[in-house]
Amino acid sequence: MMETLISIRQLVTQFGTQRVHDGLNLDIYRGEVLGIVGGSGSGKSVLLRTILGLDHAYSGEIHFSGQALTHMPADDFARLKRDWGVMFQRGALFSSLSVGDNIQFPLREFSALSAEECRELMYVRLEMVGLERAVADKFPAQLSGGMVKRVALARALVLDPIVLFLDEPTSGLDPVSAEEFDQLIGTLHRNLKLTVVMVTHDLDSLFSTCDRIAMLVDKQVVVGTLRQLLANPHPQIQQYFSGGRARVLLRGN
Ligand SMILES: Nc1ncnc2c1ncn2[C@@H]1O[C@H](COP(=O)(O)OP(=O)(O)OP(=O)(O)O)[C@@H](O)[C@H]1O
Repeated sequence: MMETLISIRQLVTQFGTQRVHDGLNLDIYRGEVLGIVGGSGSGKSVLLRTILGLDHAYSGEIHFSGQALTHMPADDFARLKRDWGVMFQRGALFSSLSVGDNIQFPLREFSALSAEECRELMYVRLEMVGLERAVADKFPAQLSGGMVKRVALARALVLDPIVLFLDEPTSGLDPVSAEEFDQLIGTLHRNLKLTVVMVTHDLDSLFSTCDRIAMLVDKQVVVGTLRQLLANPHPQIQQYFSGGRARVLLRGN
């Protein structure tokens, strides 16, 4: 029996008269890697932002580990969110801070660790994401795209989260770097027993890394394994995977 970590019930989000989600239900299980997919503008980012408490204008219920997030006092929510690691698409590293200071930033803000302990933890996280110690002294502008993603990931992991939210983690990477990044996510997921929720357009990621896929269709989600989604006759789902790439990937396995 899977344990539900995040439960979303009857979610409705709306901008003006435009409804983005309409009665959306989704359970995210502890320990799984869930991919969120869907066409452009289907509401993937808004869903992620709503779970993260960045978009407030919604109705419905969101629970995390059994606690209702809706109407949770801001202080309590802030404390709870320290168990969440977040990596947004536009890496969002501070350009004026070194890599080491970027990674230590959440520690300095939220932990009572000494400067020495923060630095040690930072080096541990650097190693975890496959970067050498010397990278700590570089600045974001001196890094490749793949390295920026790894640094952003190290920072997202620095407070030992139990769930990691990734928004298009492999976008902008060449196929080799993207595959390496997928492998890294898979390794971290296994080693740290992380729950991972990622918005992605990358079929290779979906196939290699995700246990289940939640696809936004008709302002709600259809959830299943890639195989189950491929077998779903809904025209929008069929169209999304119609490039044949998914079938090629499945056949090769
Ligand atoms: N702050 C906002 N104000 C008004 N409309 C918004 C806002 N944020 C998102 N929307 C609208 O909500 C819809 C869903 O947007 P969202 O960014 O979630 O799509 P998406 O599935 O992430 O798309 P993409 O794959 O292109 O990033 C879009 O029609 C978008 O224009």
